Amino acid sequence: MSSGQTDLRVAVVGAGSWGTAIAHLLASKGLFPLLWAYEPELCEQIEKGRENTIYLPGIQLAEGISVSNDLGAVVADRDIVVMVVPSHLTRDVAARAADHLDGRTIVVTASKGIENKTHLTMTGVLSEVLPNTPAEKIAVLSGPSFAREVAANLPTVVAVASTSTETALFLQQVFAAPLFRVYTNDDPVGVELGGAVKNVIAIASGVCDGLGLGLSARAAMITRGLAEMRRLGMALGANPHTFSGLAGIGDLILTCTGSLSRNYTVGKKLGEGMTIDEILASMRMVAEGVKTAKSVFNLSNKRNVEMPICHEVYRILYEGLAPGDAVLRLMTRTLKHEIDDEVTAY
Ligand SMILES: NC(=O)c1ccc[n+]([C@@H]2O[C@H](COP(=O)([O-])OP(=O)(O)OC[C@H]3O[C@@H](n4cnc5c(N)ncnc54)[C@H](O)[C@@H]3O)[C@@H](O)[C@H]2O)c1
Ligand SMILES: O=P(O)(O)OC[C@H](O)CO
Repeated sequence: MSSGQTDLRVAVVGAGSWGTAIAHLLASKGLFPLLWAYEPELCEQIEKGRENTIYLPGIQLAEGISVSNDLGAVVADRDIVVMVVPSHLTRDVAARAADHLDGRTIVVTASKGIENKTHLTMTGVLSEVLPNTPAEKIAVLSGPSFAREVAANLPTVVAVASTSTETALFLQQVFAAPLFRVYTNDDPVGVELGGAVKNVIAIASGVCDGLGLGLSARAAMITRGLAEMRRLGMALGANPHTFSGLAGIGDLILTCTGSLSRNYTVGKKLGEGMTIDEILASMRMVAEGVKTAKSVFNLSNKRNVEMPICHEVYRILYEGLAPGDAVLRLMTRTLKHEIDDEVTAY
């Protein structure tokens, strides 16, 4: 990192597992990030104990991180603000931060979800609620990255996307570290749709494993899940090649196979017979696929995009369909040709 970069003023909004891991990554690079925690008790704990015992226990955090519960003070006068609260909270938290941001600040979302009411991805939400922030100063960081692995300095490779090449290149330098490799991408919507839809497919993949359906079924879920993700992306103007990248297939593989995934775990427990209410009551962390399944169901119906796996996940979560019946419904659909026309166009 150049000496100029160590002077960068960065805020990370959200001290969940991913926000904490990102702050730790930046502090390990020599920056002094301010971290906003929703829970006041986390501030002192992280400042004094150098550990986030709620969301990232067991990781000794870098000294350079300062934590506060005062959102305005954390985001004011920053070069970069990284938004990492769960996606359904992004609108409210960003709106509260809006008045403290000026047009200079780059705002990066690292959250993965599609809003229920508006069907917007997080860059869309930020564009709506941050009037002082121009479109070219909005970006997304996404890709296969478990917070615990990044915090443990295990090799991780992600993408940073913005409609502005300058912004993407700048952020690439800011986040890149010897074991944290960052690719640029100019398709924020595709990158975000990959990160959001993979969470729904990961629930389906967990259901397969919870039901004990075998590795072939899981591989099929990933492959056909990718087709659904790409179909929705193309309907919404994303670059189909994005879904062959880190934020597409990369994150899909990780989340559908990694036992660290909260979304996969929710699906596995559903397959094992727990109800969604029981599962959610037992976890403090967010499994974004639960809410995003509803957005994807409604959005795909509105745009006439065929997404049968996502629809069955929705029915399991919101209509009480038995996971085994959902699998049977998928397997007995009309037989089809594998590659659809839209995809072969590329
Ligand atoms: N954890 C990961 O490995 C990982 C990796 C990549 C992306 N993400 C994404 O990052 C985003 C944040 O997830 P996470 O894993 O860091 O969170 P988490 O599940 O670890 O923690 C929950 C977060 O929600 C916050 N919160 C709870 N109620 C709140 C409220 N009323 N207002 C504001 N904040 C509130 C908590 O303070 C905490 O920051 C998600 O979109 C997730 O998909 C997570
Ligand atoms: O634990 P999950 O399922 O929220 O997945 C975390 C990250 O998104 C993986 O890239």
